[in-house]
Amino acid sequence: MENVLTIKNVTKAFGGVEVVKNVSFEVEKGDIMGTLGPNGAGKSTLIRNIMGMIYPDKGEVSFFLGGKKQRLPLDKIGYLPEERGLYKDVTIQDIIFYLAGLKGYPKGKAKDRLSKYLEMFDLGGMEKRKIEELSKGMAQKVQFIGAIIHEPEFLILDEPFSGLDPVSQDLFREEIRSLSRGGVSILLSSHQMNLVEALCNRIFLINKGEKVIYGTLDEVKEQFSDFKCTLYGENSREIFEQLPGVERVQWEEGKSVIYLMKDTTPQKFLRQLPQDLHIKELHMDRISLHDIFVNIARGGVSHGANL
Ligand SMILES: Nc1ncnc2c1ncn2[C@@H]1O[C@H](COP(=O)(O)OP(=O)(O)OP(=O)(O)O)[C@@H](O)[C@H]1O
Repeated sequence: MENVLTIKNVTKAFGGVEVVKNVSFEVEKGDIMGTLGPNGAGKSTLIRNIMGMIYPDKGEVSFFLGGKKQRLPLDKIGYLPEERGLYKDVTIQDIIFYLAGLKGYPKGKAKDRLSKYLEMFDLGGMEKRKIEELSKGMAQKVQFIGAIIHEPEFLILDEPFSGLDPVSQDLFREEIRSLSRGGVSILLSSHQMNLVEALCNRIFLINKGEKVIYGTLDEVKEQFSDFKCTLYGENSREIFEQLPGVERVQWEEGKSVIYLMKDTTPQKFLRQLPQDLHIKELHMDRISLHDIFVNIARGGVSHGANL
């Protein structure tokens, strides 16, 4: 596969504190790479380094676009920042033409693409509406259009789904998939694990500035998705905590979620349940990306797992 972005041993410190530590990863053509991590993990700092808004203290960020290594080909990159920063007193088309112009993209083509995207995002015919008249979700759609209007080859989306209702989230998801099928490489940072799980083919998980997991979603799930048993019934937390092969128990009145250790199969766990257990309902599932994330944020996975 063709590499589009290489992050090599990037370290960044603020006031002597390293908030990104020796991070390396690659994004390939057409990848949808999910960048995950708890609050303050270093995701935005990493993105700012990639975007050339700040520079790494050590290491290198290189793009390979149009067949050659480049530092930062701004005209080929689209960026949807986490902060929503559109001017208020201008029309949708003025802001989109302005953004297209910054990238050297022809106005005629931008006009056609704008009406296509407004139509797609249920904003058909709103070219002359002012930004200040838009709802949060509508403004988010316009900002997304601004990030892709110039047909970028590389797209950075920081929390793209914030403020969107489920229908609009689906529209965005479909468009992100379609851009990726068309060869656009996408770096997507989001706290919405279900959306990351549904969209990304690879993930990069950072915690306290360090790479924790990096690999394809399938590899990550295979490696980290142990089983969990959700049991509804009036049982004490201790019953489960003392069973062999149990990593941790999440307990509330009437419901226990029992996380199994890696080498504990569902059969082994179920065989050892006490006969007098109160069971109203029982599910055995693979843990989700959300659970993997929580495990890691709690320090359950060693640093630097490369899959
Ligand atoms: N300009 C700055 N000066 C000093 N410290 C900073 C600066 N920018 C970020 N930091 C610190 O770097 C660390 C990582 O912050 P960053 O914004 O990259 O995290 P994040 O993973 O994007 O978090 P969130 O999910 O909350 O947006 C934090 O401890 C933050 O306080």
